[in-house]
Amino acid sequence: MAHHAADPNQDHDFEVIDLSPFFTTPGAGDDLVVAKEKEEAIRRIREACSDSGMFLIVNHGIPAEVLDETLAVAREFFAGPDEEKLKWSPRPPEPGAAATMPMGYVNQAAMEFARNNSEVFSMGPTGSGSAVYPTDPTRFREVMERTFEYFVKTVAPLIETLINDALGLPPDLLHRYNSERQWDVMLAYHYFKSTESKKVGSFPHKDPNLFTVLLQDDVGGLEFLRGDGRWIPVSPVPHSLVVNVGDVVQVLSNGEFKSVAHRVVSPREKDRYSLAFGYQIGGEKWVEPFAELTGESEAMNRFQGFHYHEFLQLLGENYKLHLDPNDAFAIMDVVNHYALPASPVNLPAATAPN
Ligand SMILES: O=C(O)CCC(=O)C(=O)O
Ligand SMILES: [Fe+2]
Repeated sequence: MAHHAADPNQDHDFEVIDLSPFFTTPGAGDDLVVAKEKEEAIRRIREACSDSGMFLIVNHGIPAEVLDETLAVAREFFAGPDEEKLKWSPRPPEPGAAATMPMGYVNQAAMEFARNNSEVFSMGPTGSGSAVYPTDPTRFREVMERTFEYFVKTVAPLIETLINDALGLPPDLLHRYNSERQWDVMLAYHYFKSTESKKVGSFPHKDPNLFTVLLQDDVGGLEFLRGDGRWIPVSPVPHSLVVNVGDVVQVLSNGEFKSVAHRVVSPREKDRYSLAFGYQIGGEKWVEPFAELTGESEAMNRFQGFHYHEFLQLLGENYKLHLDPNDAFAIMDVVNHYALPASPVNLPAATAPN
């Protein structure tokens, strides 16, 4: 299915989009060629998002050394003794801080919800200053904050623009919609290797946010549900990032773009390390299909509107109801709670940007 992989000799079952045209200075080369390349990249992103909600990006603006060092530092931290790691367990938020995800180290084995299969260090919110980071390795904080900044300032705004344009929305609409964003989150994961008797990983889920950007190491194990209903392994592409479209984009796009179901099935040979950057929206934000895509016709809406925090609460309650990981499919489509019976036949197709 994929055509123009970063490595032309290798074919993938997913799109690998080269973002270098978006970093080209106007006038530095053939602007017409660059414009064509951009258009083609956006067309392929639209295809991937309409089918599964997942695509890979290369030449995305984060230097390869930065990515390598980030995973190396995470690996070093997770290699430490549990007593040391537990010192960095989540702390209650500081008074006055915006409600966010708990920061710090969580050994999933210790959680009620656990499958005893991974540990995670969670970072965010953006610019809160209340973060407590491990001191061993000493460069942990510096390296993680630098990567976080790349995600916040370079990668995520570009993806936001590309999704906007792939939907054929007026320029910057998604960016303006999301201008009150208060925080993002970054998670460093360590998945233990699977054994003969026990599969390790994460159960299938969709991300609730706008989108998630993943950095995975060369071990593999990530899988996504393609439009044809098959689980497709995301074989590692060096220095690429994986983009997972989330529930909010699915609703804003009136179902035009999919929130991608994905899971991790850790291989048996090796532990797996990954990093997830979640691009959020404000909790108070009202989420409903963009009128630009429904022609302001109520009848065209596939989703009724909701406040983002209500949806998160519903999601949380649903997780508690379905503690058995085999129930994953029951918790995956919580957004369908807001689905309306609009006829897809009447939906205007997302148009290509000129
Ligand atoms: O570790 C991964 O590759 C996936 C992580 C993930 O799905 C998430 O953080 O939502
Ligand atoms: Fe996820």
